[in-house]
Amino acid sequence: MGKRSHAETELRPKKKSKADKASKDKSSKEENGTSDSSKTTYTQASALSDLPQSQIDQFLEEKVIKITDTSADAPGFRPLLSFDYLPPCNSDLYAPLKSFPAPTSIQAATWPLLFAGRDVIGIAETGSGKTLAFGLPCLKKIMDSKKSKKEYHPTAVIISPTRELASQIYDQLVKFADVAEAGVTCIYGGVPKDDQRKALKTAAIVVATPGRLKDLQNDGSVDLGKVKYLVLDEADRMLDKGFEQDIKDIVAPMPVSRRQTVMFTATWPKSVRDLAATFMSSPVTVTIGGDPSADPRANTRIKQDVEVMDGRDKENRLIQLLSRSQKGSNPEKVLVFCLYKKEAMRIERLIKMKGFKVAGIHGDLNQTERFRNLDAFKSGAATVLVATDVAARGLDIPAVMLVINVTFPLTVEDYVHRIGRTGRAGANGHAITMFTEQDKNLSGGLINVLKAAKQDVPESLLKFGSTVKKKQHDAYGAFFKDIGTDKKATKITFDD
Ligand SMILES: Nc1ncnc2c1ncn2[C@@H]1O[C@H](COP(=O)(O)OP(=O)(O)OP(=O)(O)O)[C@@H](O)[C@H]1O
Repeated sequence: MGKRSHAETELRPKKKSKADKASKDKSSKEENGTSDSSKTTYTQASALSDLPQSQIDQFLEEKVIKITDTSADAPGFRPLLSFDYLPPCNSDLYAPLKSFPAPTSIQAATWPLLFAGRDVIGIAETGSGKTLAFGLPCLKKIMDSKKSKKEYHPTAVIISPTRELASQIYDQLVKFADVAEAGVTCIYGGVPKDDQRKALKTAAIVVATPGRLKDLQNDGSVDLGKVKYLVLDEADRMLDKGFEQDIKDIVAPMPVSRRQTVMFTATWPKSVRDLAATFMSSPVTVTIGGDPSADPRANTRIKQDVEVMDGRDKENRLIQLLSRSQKGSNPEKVLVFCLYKKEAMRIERLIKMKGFKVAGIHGDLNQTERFRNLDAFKSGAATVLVATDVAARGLDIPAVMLVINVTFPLTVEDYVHRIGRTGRAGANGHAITMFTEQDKNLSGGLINVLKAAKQDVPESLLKFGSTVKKKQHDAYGAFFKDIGTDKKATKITFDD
């Protein structure tokens, strides 16, 4: 972990801050009927304003929350320490939150800013509740804008890199959407377009993968000109070379001045930050758990073991690990990552041959198979899932006890996301990574990730060297490799 000091909190919300004054001004305008109700307003709860500053400071320090606001008139909103401090809402929008004890750190720190209409970059560990961090303000914004006469479709667009993740975000939002009377739809490739076209006519919120959304935009099935809330989930992935142009095309009809732009991720490499700035207007950056300029940070509740080995020993070791975790009447859920589709298929066959209940997910399967196999793993019908990096980001699968990396990913950011499929929502997790000499150019980055999470660094890994190689924007995120195991071909395909 980075140094946990008070100094990390650059924006220290003050008691009775400018925020209180600003929100009071806004509320008096509303009372006078001069405010456009479709505009976002945020009034900090008076009970939150009344808390002693020491309690706020302690929260920010304990949770290692850093808020960097570069705008000249930065309002000092206090983090929402409890759901009780959420802004008032006419209906029961917040009811589904009852299953949670309190907002997570990223929710507590970003919600006031998002309710207030600010552009936000939110960086927090895997499994820390980022979906609702951007999702709840989105729903509230839609509800509030309903008070205005005109309703536009869509008003909010949430873009995600994979179909499964888009579908999962949709599932989370739908729980709130009835109350918000906000139609939500999910748009992704690999399935027919007609139903999607129909749904787009009434949906206020569109969750989408970029390729299909762009297709439907190009053929006139959707007009994004009235979008007021744009989210890039897994933002560093959305800004890498594979998606950059799609994103630029999608946002072209929604000027930055008329939309709120929100980016969330667990990893925020320097290579994407300048590009991110071009999509945003005076964004506030909220980081949980340490300096965003440092190496990517893994969730500290995940025990990370790295085993340096000869590539030829991988399969035996994998079967040994699975035999241990799959024995008995209650086998553990294990996610096995490979880098290449062909490799994933081979490993899946091997695991099946050994008699384990296994399913696979990778880009060569059709969408029905991908969803079916993921569901089998979620339900426990399969207790081992072999995946490529299509499953590395965002997927929230309950009770994954162990992640095994058979082949190291192309970047340490991908490593952090892969292992983040375990240890979610406050649980502990375990990751075992097979590392060979072929992966040595990533040893420095991996060593830093291990050290930052206070994990043991094996001597055998140290011997590959601890220098971190500079990342190229082009190389970052080349994650779906449509090639065999020889690591030579480089055809890259992304989800649409
Ligand atoms: N306030 C909360 N308290 C406890 N659990 C929560 C809270 N908010 C969300 N969760 C749960 O935490 C889990 C992880 O949330 P989510 O999938 O949003 O994580 P994430 O930060 O987006 O992870 P990733 O970086 O891997 O995409 C989900 O099962 C979600 O329901």
